[in-house]
Amino acid sequence: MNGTYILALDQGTTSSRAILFDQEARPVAIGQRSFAQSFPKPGEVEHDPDEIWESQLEAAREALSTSGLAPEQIAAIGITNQRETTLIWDRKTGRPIGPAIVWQDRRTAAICEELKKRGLEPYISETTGLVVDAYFSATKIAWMLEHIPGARQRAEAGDLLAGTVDTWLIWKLTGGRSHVTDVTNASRTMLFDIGQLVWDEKLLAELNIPASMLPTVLMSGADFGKTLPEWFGGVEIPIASVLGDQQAALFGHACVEAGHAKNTYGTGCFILLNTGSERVSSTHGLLSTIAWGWRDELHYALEGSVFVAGAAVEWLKDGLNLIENPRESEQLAASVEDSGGVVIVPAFTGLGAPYWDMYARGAIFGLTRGTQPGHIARATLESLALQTRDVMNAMEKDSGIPLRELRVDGGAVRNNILMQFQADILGLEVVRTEQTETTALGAAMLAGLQCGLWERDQFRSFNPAAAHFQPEMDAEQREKRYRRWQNAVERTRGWEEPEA
Ligand SMILES: Nc1ncnc2c1ncn2[C@@H]1O[C@H](COP(=O)(O)OP(=O)(O)O)[C@@H](O)[C@H]1O
Ligand SMILES: O=P(O)(O)OC[C@H](O)CO
Repeated sequence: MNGTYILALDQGTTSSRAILFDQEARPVAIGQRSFAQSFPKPGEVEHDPDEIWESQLEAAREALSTSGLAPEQIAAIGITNQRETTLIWDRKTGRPIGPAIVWQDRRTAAICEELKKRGLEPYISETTGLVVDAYFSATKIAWMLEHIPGARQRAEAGDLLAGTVDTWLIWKLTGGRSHVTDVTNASRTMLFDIGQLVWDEKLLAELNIPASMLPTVLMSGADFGKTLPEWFGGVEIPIASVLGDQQAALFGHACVEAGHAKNTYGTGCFILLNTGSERVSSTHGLLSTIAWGWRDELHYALEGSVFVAGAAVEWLKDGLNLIENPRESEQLAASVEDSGGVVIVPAFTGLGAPYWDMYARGAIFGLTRGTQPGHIARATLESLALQTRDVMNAMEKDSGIPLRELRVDGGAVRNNILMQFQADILGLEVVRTEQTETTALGAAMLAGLQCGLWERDQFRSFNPAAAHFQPEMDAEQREKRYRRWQNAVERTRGWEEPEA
């Protein structure tokens, strides 16, 4: 190892970012490029694979040039990515056979219903830790093989490769030398046996997916290959870590031991609890997934994914025109003392964990003649925290681990009203950390560990607490508010009628 900097590539749903971290894990330069979101039909979301790659490469080069560092000074690259999003490309030409199907895309709901009809739900949950849902990669691969002309034939002849975004980026970065993924990304495909750490033959057969398409699965800190010299000034840089973005955020909070939990408040909320080396199966609507793997160690996590969080704040802005930017939601909420009895359930696209109700729809309850925009803003912010409590309650029940604190990151954690209400409604301390780019930091930390730049006991000091929010609401009030929320959620369930 020559360099002392780590380059983290963070390929997210709406933008590609690259952040350079120095030897103290401080961010020294950032590059960012957003790219097009395509919605061909209701419920469909696509990305252009070439744009994913080009935006990520440009972001990396921008970070490098802003920093003034030479490529030789980079010890390793760590990759973190939007998970589940799926691509297929030609093994020889490298050309994608179609757009990437994004994690939010619902077009494969019918394939999921079919899997359920065949009675595969218990097997899928037992093997992959997941619920049967269009969210995951498996049915997206199956759909492409069925619907893209010639795809099945080419796949069966061994000419096509499939992968999540990490696999695609590594394949491009290494000039097609590595077709690999890591255990965390594999655990989101609904094809991976998270106990045996192998692709599951039965599920591949059920979905008619040739095994030859799938990447080799490595631990999250490993040798993923070296970049082609042409990408970064003639230097070959080793790729030393890969983690799905929510797992990377967990790692970036140094939640590397059992009992540590984090919540990322972005478009959605993703709450992950490290459950240690033993897998915990959920009976309360959570996912069992892999948190990280390094050398012979593997940690599992329970995950609750909430589909609409910051997106509800966006709705205040674009849907209701109550605010001009997300920051203003705090001022508007501060214009009233409390939510005035208003409860908003932002089930705009159904409900994710722990309900998994595709047919729920959003609702506003408790309106009176005195309801003002401030109450609506406050109730919207509170809905992020209340959905988080739903998930954390399920986590405690599943894991038997009493949660002590919640570490937080993501765009919406700048909102102090939201953070205080989160502590109040959980009755738990909420810890906002110093580094806001926790996802990139997590990937960098593991890359630094893998290439020998850092030791594990340094991790906590990399991302110290910046603000603590202590619960102030009394227990009776907390439970009353929460009961009212549960009541509201019940009334939104099964609202939309399933298509005949
Ligand atoms: N001060 C704020 N208060 C409430 N929500 C906010 C605030 N700032 C940003 N957000 C919300 O956070 C989200 C952006 O967070 P980010 O972590 O960048 O999301 P993502 O990675 O999912 O794109 C947006 O949905 C935005 O509405
Ligand atoms: O890119 P993000 O931050 O919206 O995260 C997306 C998740 O990985 C989807 O599971």
